[in-house]
Amino acid sequence: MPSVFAYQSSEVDWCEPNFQYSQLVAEFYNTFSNVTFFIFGPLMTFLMRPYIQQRSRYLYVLFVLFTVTGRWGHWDRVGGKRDNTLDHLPLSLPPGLFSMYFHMTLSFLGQMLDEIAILWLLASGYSIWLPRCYFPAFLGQNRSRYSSLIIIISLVSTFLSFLRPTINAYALNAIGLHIIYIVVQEYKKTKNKELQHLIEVSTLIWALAFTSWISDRLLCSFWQWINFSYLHSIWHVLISFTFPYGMVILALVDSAYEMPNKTLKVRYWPRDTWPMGLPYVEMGDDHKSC
Ligand SMILES: CCCCCCCC/C=C\CCCCCCCC(=O)N[C@@H](CO)[C@H](O)/C=C/CCCCCCCCCCCCC
Ligand SMILES: [Ca+2]
Ligand SMILES: [Zn+2]
Repeated sequence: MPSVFAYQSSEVDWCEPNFQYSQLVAEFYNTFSNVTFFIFGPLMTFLMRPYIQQRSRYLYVLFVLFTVTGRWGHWDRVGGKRDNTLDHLPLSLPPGLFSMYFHMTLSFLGQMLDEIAILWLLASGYSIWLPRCYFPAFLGQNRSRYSSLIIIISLVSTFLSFLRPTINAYALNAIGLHIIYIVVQEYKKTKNKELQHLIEVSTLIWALAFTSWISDRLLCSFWQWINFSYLHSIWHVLISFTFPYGMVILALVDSAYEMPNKTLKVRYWPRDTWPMGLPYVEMGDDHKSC
């Protein structure tokens, strides 16, 4: 049995031809198309810092899970000494970095690191942001009991992910589908036109991303026949855009339930006036209830 570190030890192999440009990088475009994760993660962490500090510092875990946390890991030697600047942060390296390692090596370890990081990214988002009205009835809308349940489910799922690795990504995409279901329910409830617009755009982006992902997995022979086997790289770029949109949408939905007397303003980086921009939220002035 090959080592879990060995190149191509994963049962999963994406459509892009292997080792086209280098003997060290199995899937060149699938590896380097993860770069957008390293842009959006730190940028969103910086832009949404005031909101994070008001809502919950645990959100840093979610942003860190999404973002690269250093040069190929913060344990790198920097200038000959250990770089421990990030040791105090609850770190598990993020999907973007692990996805790069996975596509570079197509190793079993790379696949499991990638998929487990995504699982805990989604779990942290669920535990912080899922509106209480969607909690299972037996929890009585108690968020700390719900978060404990999420942690238990995530620990069991982490163990189960080693049993049938080839279905992990399908299961994670099913969770993504549930997130879309939640935001569509909120779309129907809200009168906030800006929130509705954000949900329309992010749902379209997610649908295009998922279509790319599933096509790469199931229709590879067709794409290789027409010599276009880069749909998974397109998935990386599109799904990374759902992160800023998803954060803003969930922050707006959450604040309506959890911080009703606070106003969140949607801003667009780098300029509100630009036709295309990255959404983020700013804390508005508090509503003083008289
Ligand atoms: C109420 C719940 C709140 C949860 C909020 C979480 C929002 C997360 C947003 C984006 C997550 C991006 C994760 C990307 C993974 C990148 C690594 C990757 O591509 N891995 C592949 C192999 O390289 C692997 O095959 C992918 C597996 C499937 C990942 C499924 C991710 C689901 C993302 C759901 C996004 C919903 C966005 C909703 C917008 C309103
Ligand atoms: Ca391949
Ligand atoms: Zn990938």
